[in-house]
Amino acid sequence: MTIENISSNKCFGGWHKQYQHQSRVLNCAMRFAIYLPPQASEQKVPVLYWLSGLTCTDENFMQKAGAMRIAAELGVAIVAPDTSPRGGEVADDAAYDLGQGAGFYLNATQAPWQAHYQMYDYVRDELPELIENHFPVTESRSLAGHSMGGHGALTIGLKHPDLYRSVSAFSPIVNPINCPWGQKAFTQYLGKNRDAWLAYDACELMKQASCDLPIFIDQGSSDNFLEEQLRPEALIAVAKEKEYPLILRLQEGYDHSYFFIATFIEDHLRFHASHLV
Ligand SMILES: N[C@@H](CCC(=O)N[C@@H](CSC=O)C(=O)NCC(=O)O)C(=O)O
Repeated sequence: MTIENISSNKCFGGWHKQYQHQSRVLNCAMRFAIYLPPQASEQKVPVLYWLSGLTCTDENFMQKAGAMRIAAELGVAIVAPDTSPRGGEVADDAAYDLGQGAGFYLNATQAPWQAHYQMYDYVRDELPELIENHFPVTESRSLAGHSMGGHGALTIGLKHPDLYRSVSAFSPIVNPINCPWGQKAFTQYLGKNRDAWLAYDACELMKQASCDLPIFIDQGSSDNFLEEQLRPEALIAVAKEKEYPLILRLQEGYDHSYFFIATFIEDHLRFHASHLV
């Protein structure tokens, strides 16, 4: 498995780097970014995997969230993959919420998507294997994300509490089977049978969970997607019913943007660092 370095920038004593590689799971070239804190030059460090939202690439989080100063202090690496397979041979759609840039962190079963849209397996298996083979990191992993990426972090984490120490999310799509973004994407990627959708819905997965994987969510009260797409009250209800130890903060006046993420990313990094021991 070879990886090609695209960029390297020193940042807070560590390094931000971008790489491209041929993904066996996605069957196309794929990009990711990694921040290696200064501690990584001396010892292996734990890793936070960040999953971005609709329309994003590996760059949005790294350039806008302001995470690297605290990651450098805490000695945590951050890995941000692209949000879907990409390229001329990869199926796409003109809409921003389907196709390239909108992989929804699932394994598509329907044509024409299933040939490349296998982001669930990519994030769970191929990416950590590649990161752990090429960089000075431990097998101690946590998962975080925003919006569509928050959905990815919650669903992958809830299904694999053995693989992750903690999960956090900003403005996640917690109940995609009951919102327009999720229903549109799941119909295309998974087909019309809603039974197949349940495996990718955080509310449904929390109902079945027998783990107590630490989960921390921040949601802005002025998010323009709050009522139609995000519906955090659905996850709060499941957590209450299950007595699941969910921490969910409603942040007054904040919207869906990276200004919100930049404001609270330090809390999320410290939360993960406390579990990444
Ligand atoms: N262009 C769309 C909205 C796209 C958008 O808001 N994307 C968010 C994630 S939304 C959920 O997954 C994002 O992170 N954008 C990138 C950024 O750098 O802000 C529209 O017109 O509604």
